[in-house]
Amino acid sequence: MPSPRRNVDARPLAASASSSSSGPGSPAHGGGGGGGGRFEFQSLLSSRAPGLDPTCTRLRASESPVHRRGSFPLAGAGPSQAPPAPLPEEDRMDLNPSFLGIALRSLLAIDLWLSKKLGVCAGESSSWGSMRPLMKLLEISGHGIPWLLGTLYCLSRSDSWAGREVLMNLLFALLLDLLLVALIKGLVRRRRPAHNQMDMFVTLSVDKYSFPSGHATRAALVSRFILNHLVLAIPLRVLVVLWAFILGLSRVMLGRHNVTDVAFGFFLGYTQYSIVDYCWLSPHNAPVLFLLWSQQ
Ligand SMILES: CC(C)=CCC/C(C)=C/COP(=O)(O)O
Repeated sequence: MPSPRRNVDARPLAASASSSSSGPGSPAHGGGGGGGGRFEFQSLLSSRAPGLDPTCTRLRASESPVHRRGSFPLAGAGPSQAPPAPLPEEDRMDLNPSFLGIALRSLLAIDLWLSKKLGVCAGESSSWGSMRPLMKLLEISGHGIPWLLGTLYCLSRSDSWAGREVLMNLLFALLLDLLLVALIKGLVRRRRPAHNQMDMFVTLSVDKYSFPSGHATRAALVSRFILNHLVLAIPLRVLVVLWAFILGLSRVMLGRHNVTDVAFGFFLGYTQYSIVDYCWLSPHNAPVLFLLWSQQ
């Protein structure tokens, strides 16, 4: 005489062999009492391959270790126990958020939390509010306008071809930076932190967005440019790197940016220098530009 356990275990196999139209709540689909692992497996199949043939789904499920493990709870269930109703599609999807989704959401949460903590100069009444004027001075030191005007002025005063070449490329780098940052800000449209006061010196319309930080890109780009093209004593080189780093940090302290805006800004600025270096303008590859400038 077969034991009750073997009787119950045979049911899903018989059902899957004889019926091709059983629903998601049927034992053949893992809807038997307590089959949580099976529902999860089912939702993986339904969310990843919505058009999958039901017969194929069942066959795959029966091959999986999850399916085999899921049949054990049935052993304890009596033949009269009704299977639970299938979950709505949206709920089943929620059971399986992707690893990347969870990682991104966690990173964003940490970013917001850390940025708020570091925003100690965001207002006059903030804990480091008295440092705000100093931070705003740093802000101007990395602003696009002084760098553009300064480069144009030096170009107009330069009397050597070598100097002109370096300055021409710095001008190209600054313009490329403005363009790329405006493009990414316009595409990503991440709002500035809620605790930011929008009291910045001369902004463009895209500067209401925060990703990436334009000051951080400029700091990384310009400091890499200077370190590669100016002969400086070691203490001055250290100072250039420090300036870039503190300028980036000050963006978060002022409440202008989240940490990820600045981190990506540094990365982008560093990469931009590689582009400038690759496309280096010289009297050989851009003679018209240099001739035009020398006639000014
Ligand atoms: C008007 C010009 C020529 C440049 C704008 C410079 C500026 C205001 C950039 C924004 O920087 P953050 O993204 O770091 O706030």
